[in-house]
Amino acid sequence: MADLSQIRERIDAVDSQLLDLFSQRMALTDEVAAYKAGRGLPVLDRARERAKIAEVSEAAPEGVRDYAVVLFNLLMEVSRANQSAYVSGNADLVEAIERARRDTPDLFPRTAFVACQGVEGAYSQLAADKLFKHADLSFFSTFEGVFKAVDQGFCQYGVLPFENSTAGTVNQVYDLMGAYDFHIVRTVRLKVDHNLLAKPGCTLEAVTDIYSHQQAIDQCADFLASLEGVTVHMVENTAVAAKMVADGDNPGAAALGSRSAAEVYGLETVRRAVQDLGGNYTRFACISKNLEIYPGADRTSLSAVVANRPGSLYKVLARFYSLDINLVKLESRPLPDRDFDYLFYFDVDCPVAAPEFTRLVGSLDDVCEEFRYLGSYSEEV
Ligand SMILES: O=C(O)C(=O)C[C@]1(C(=O)O)C=C[C@@H](O)C=C1
Repeated sequence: MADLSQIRERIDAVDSQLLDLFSQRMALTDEVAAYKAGRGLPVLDRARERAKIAEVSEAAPEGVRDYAVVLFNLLMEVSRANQSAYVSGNADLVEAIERARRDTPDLFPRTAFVACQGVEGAYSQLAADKLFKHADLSFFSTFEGVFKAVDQGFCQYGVLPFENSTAGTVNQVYDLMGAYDFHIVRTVRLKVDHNLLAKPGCTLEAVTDIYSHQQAIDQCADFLASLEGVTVHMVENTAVAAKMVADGDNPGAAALGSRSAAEVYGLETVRRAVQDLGGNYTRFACISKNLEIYPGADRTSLSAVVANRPGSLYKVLARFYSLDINLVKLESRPLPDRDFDYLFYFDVDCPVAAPEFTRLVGSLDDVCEEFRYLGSYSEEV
């Protein structure tokens, strides 16, 4: 039997032929691209791809049939990525993005009408204060209220939490993203300390009821489990919880919330930073109805529905890979009224000025059933 180095030499010889053939194939796809660009034809030709895969599947020896199909799908994938440099699809979107880059001012607004969920003292308010120097805030009791306020032009911007480093994704916000038209114009990361807040004079031992938002309750699970004889109540927002404690007449009531909520509602901090993990961060998105792309935007959010069959999500991921674009977040939410079809959310790292960005947005239609561009932005940390 040949030893490993001899087998590898033969593999190297085959690889060198493969590389040569691959380069020839890619050069031919350049010719196809020039042909298509001249005639306004799309890069993707599903019928040709289907026929090619059927032919490969027929011709391949049985032992490598499935692998050959994967390989030829990948070859056509990189061929399409290559062609997208010459033939940009989705011209309207590419143009809208270029227009937004031209028309958006250099500086993020210092002041604006901003919608937040909750009441004064909510973490969304702290996020808005970090984003804008002087935000003119309107509070809405639900996340949907924030989306509506932006959609109907009542507020220019809305600030919404979408991810926490301990409790994970805010599903409610992601589900509303699928239902409203909006753009993400910036994100902000906020260190969140949950404090146990109660009326002046109340001690930890005297606490009987704790109110807070589900996410804060999740993030303080260990602390809450360590307390005996305390009932935990879920309310729509941490600041709402603080207000309830302040306005109510239960001397054993306490809230998990921010120090600014304590200040706003005249409460005292019974225990500081009671979240399970010291480094607890929440990310907030600043949304607007108009597409605004500020200088320095290096992250993009997209959503897509892909076919419910093998390989369809892989094809989207392969598109990122073939353009050397890093995927930083992937989220999936079931689509309402569909039998477990999913809406996928992708956040990718890619400066909006990079040529591969235009190639990406110009070519994603090929690999998705539906695709939405949610915006390009930078994150304030
Ligand atoms: O034949 C074409 O039209 C091509 O663009 C080439 C090619 C391929 O790589 O084989 C790539 C993309 C099309 O979807 C179909 C086939």
